[in-house]
Amino acid sequence: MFNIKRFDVDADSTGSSPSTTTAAQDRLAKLNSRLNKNKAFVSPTSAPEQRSQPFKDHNKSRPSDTKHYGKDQPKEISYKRTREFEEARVAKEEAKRGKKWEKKAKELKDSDLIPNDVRLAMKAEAEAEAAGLKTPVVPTPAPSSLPADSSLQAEEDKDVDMEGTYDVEPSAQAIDMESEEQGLGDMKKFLDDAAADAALADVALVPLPSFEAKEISATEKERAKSMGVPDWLAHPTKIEPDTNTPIDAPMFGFSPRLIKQCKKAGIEDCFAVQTAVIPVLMRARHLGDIRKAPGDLCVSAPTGSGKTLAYVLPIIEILSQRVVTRLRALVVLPTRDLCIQVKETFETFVKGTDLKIATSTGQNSFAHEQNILVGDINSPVVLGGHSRIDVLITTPGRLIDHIKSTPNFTLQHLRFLVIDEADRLLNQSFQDWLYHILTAIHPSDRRLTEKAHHHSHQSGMDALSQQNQMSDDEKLGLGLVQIKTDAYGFPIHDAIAPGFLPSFFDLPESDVEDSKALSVQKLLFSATLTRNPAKIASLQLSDPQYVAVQEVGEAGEEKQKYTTPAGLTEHMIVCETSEKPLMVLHLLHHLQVRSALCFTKSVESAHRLYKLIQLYEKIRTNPSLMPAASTPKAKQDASKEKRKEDEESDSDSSDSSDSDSGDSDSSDNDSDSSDDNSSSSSDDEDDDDASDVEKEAAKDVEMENVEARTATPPPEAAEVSATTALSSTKAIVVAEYSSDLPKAKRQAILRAFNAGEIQLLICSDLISRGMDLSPVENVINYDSPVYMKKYIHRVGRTARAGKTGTAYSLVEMQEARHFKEMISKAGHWEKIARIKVKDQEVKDLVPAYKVALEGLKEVLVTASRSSRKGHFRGHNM
Ligand SMILES: Nc1ncnc2c1ncn2[C@@H]1O[C@H](COP(=O)(O)OP(=O)(O)OP(=O)(O)O)[C@@H](O)[C@H]1O
Repeated sequence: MFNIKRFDVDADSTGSSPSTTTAAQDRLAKLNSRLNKNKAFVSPTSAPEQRSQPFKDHNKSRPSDTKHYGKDQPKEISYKRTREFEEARVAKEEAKRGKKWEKKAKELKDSDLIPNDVRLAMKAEAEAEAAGLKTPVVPTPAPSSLPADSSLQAEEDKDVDMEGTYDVEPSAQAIDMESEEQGLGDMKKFLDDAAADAALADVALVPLPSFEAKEISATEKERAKSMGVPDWLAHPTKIEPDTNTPIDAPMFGFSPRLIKQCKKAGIEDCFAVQTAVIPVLMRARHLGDIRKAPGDLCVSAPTGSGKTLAYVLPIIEILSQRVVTRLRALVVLPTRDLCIQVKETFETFVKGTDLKIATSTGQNSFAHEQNILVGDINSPVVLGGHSRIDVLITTPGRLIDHIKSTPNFTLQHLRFLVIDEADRLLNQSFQDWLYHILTAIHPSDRRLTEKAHHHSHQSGMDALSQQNQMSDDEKLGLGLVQIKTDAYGFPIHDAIAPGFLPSFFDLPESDVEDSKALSVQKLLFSATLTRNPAKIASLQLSDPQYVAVQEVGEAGEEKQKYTTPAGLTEHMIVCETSEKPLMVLHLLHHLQVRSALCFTKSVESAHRLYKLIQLYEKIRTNPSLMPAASTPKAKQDASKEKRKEDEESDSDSSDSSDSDSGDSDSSDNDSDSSDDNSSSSSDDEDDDDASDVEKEAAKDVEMENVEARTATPPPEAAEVSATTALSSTKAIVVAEYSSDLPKAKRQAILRAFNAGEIQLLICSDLISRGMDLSPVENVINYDSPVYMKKYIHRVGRTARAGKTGTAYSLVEMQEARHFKEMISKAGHWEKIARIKVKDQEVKDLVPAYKVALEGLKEVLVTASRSSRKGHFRGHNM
């Protein structure tokens, strides 16, 4: 009973009770009477004896033993009159002097310091007013619940004062130092009212939609059992991919604000994954401090199916009811680019709330990040920590750094832990990241867990583990934990999460207070979620559910191991390794593939291909770059010369047969297209059309070198341009994207690609997962992936959000067998169409391609020479 927190329960915010006028009036009356009569809110986190015997006068002396927090000392938590209370008292006096509360309330309307009961009263008043009913008088709130001036929040933002006056949970915030006379009688009333509020909230909730879980075949069940897959994982709640639901459907319980933001962003319906996941999350809309932890969720849905919004929307909606800024949502992602992308998504939908979102990826200095996360790192450390943000989006490495080294950074208030691209992250044991997160969110198990960890990592125990194995007294002794004290030397009231209290203090057992469950809900997302029981077990999930978006066959069998987007068309081209660049040119010039992402196996491979295609395009559109020997005119001359020689030799009856077969091929080409004399693209024109990035790339020194080398002597433009079928078209703009590039350049490239200025973006697997680049119409697997998961993620960069797209995989002869096996095993072979490209089809591309290949050698040699020089210089310095 005691755990039902009235501040965390807001029936109105469900947005799903359209005609709440009567209910609102009832509740308003209830709130009014409570606010007028019941001034005593006692923190549920306080010790029982303190709740029943509040200090008579805060300024009077207190028992001298209140400073002792050691395990064997009598425990008592002291409360300071925080600045809110002080402000509240002043405000009340002002109100008494004639300044009306209503005015104050209006000023404070947007402040997040306004307590929820006052907010509720104001909301109910507005509802009653809107319904044309008599406006009830908003009561003068008790000093304890009257918020501080809204400028306080601004002050917090500016870091003017980090004295920790907001370090109480909303529910604990309302302790009233002037209400001792009310005693336990009011306590009972408070509990009843809290229960009534909770009941109201329950009424407003809409029951969970049920999805028909198709029966799993006996074989599947047997297989899962034999593999040790837990029941919940073997029996997912399945939802068919095309199950869309209007965004304002009551089952989501979204507020009008959020619905408006969604519609503004073009979201009218929730996609299948959102239809399945959002109601489950919105059902447990409390902010924490409950007896039963909300169940965890594992979600598997195809690429581009909208998994990001499936967690972003409910997190925003649930957190928007918070009063005090705390770190309540943590999103962990494998790459920096994904962090930036997810932050942008949050920012789109967070408008109209005062939630603060931040990323921590290591791209800024550590000190800068610390300041964003907790403010002044020299502020006294409080056990409840301090946060300037509500949502943190981060990569595992940087997160661990903050857990270890940022004072006041804590995960104890976490309500949501999202692990996106979960299977990728679970494969990554980097810095033992999962262990550190789980330790930071599971306080009660901490010492035990760390002991176990200590035994298994005897040699490599880190500083954090050492600290955590110390008793609080030891920590205090070493100054690792400073308890902030007031002017009297008493510890300052701290916002320790209820679930964490027992890990810091030996609190006396009480028959009123139940132990608190952790409020954190773990949410795992991926298009290829692992079902490996060991990996899943490592997450220590609580009461988990598995939701899968997938097509289900007649007999309930999964059609494919991984579901791909419905609008995706897949092809494979089997070819020789040496032919692969030519195949890319074939796709570009004969199949008109544009807006394409081309994946290679490494950064180096991406760079080489980028340079080659860039050279090819330069040569194709600028005939003067073709060496004289390969121009049609030169070839005609050579051939005339040869005929002459042959005639002469015939007359001599000699047996000479040294003709150049390469040339004869080329001659064929030349004669095929000798009428194309419209080489409209000059170098300058190319540059005009190219993006900034492309222009920059065109200035590459190596490139200039190659041009200088190949530009001898200028042949007839008309004839050279005829060497490829599309020579008169403008150069295709190609760019490379890799982790080697500086952040600013990477962002510029993505912007240019999104703006349609780059037609082919060659990249390594850095952006094969999660990245949402809307223009991608085609994916080229230049180096075919060895694992199915990688294939799924790469091809999933196209055909997103219900659109269509095409994927081409270039499969080398020697890889063909493995590729087929991999695809077949995933039940996917039928979906892939095989394309056979005949030599004849690419003939026209060959001459310029050969020249580009020669140029590439030069480029690479030059680049390697200059990098060696740089290396040498570096050593000398
Ligand atoms: N309900 C919706 N209505 C319209 N567009 C949507 C909706 N939900 C998501 N989208 C859009 O769909 C695209 C893909 O969404 P998202 O990036 O979340 O996919 P994903 O499932 O996370 O894919 P991946 O597995 O590749 O990470 C985004 O551009 C997003 O804005």
